[in-house]
Amino acid sequence: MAANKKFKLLIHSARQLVQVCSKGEKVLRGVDMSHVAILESKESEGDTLSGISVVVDRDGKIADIGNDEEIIFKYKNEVFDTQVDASGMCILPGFIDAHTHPVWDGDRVHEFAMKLAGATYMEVHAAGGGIHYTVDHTQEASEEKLLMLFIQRLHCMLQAGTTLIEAKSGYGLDAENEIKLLRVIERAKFVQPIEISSTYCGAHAVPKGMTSQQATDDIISDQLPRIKDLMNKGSLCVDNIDVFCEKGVFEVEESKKILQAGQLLGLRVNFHAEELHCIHGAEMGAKLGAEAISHLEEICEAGIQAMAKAGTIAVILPTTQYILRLRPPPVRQMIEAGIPIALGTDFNPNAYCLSMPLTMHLACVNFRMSMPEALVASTINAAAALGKSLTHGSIEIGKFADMVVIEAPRWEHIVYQLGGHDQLIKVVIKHGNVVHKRTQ
Ligand SMILES: N=CN[C@@H](CCC(=O)O)C(=O)O
Ligand SMILES: [Zn+2]
Repeated sequence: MAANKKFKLLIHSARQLVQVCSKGEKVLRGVDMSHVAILESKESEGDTLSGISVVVDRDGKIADIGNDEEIIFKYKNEVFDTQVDASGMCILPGFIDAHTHPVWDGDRVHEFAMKLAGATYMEVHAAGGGIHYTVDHTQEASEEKLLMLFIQRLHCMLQAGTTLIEAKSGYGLDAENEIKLLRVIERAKFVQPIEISSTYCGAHAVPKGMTSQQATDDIISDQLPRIKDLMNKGSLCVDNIDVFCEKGVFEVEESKKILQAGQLLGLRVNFHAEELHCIHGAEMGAKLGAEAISHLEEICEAGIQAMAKAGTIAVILPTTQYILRLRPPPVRQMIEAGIPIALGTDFNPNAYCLSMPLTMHLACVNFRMSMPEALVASTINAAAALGKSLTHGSIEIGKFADMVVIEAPRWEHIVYQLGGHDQLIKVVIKHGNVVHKRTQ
């Protein structure tokens, strides 16, 4: 009875359904980060387990959640396009990667060796390597090549359970090349399933031959107006503005000017600060009403208090701290102060990691986050960092059906099994469509 098909998907028989939150919470802070809402299967008659079911409507939204018997009874006359048998498995929200630099050519495997031998990030950068090396190769690369590379990376992210990312430009550094990268992000939205929140990061490094003041002027008077023009014409949709606010890159006053210019164009403020030095970018961001600030390894107490008061989300990047052997960001103090924590892979040529399960693992071991805190930071709080927690980041009726089904008896295996997500993730669902299925 095809005409009767009101529903896209039924997943049934799950052992655990990890909703993360269940009361429409938009963000979780403090102790609320340490509990995730879970529906567990129950023993029914005899030895059989009554699992958990999720029903997805034609718009790709969650229509219903309940135990199998309840759902079978309520929907006995309905037909579903697809059914997924999740017997013995756990369902989690799709992971949200709140910070990535995914559009570039020119990897830096040679610099990894230099860093292992003792060179610091800023030494490599000041010698013309680092971001500059990738900028040279990215400027040379065609839009088609960059799109192809980006799609391959998105495919790997999807297999690791990611269904929504923040994606930055930032390896173009002039108007033409930054727009090329933003166009690549725009085109990728339509040819693969991962949703993308697009970030203009023209202030990622000071271009060779320019001062930071000249680069700031170029961004404000040339790059941003051209981007706005393309947004007005409908050919680009950019959501956020970012700056690498760091000693020797863009100082606090320059960063502030750029971020304010972006705010005037309606962009959300979401930027890098206090990674290598405490220059009080966090306080500046809090004053601007930044939605999110990333890194924060060197944040001071005043910065923590300012972010907590402003409600700014801290986007923590465990891979970068690990690779560069930086001081761990004070995540426990931030949680205690009431700052909502989100996590991101920070995928870039310095930190080549596309996996949120690995990111969660590092956050737990190195920053002393609990597994529920890491999951909250990779789902509802990451959605909040992108302004999307009304529709994403938890498994609740009315939200988009973005889900990961893992072949394990408890959800914590996705964090515990270091690097094992390929074997664990059975199915990835985006807007109710099965977009990845492990075949063996
Ligand atoms: N710190 C600035 N930006 C990136 C690194 C970019 C690169 O090294 O290519 C980050 O967030 O880690
Ligand atoms: Zn970054």
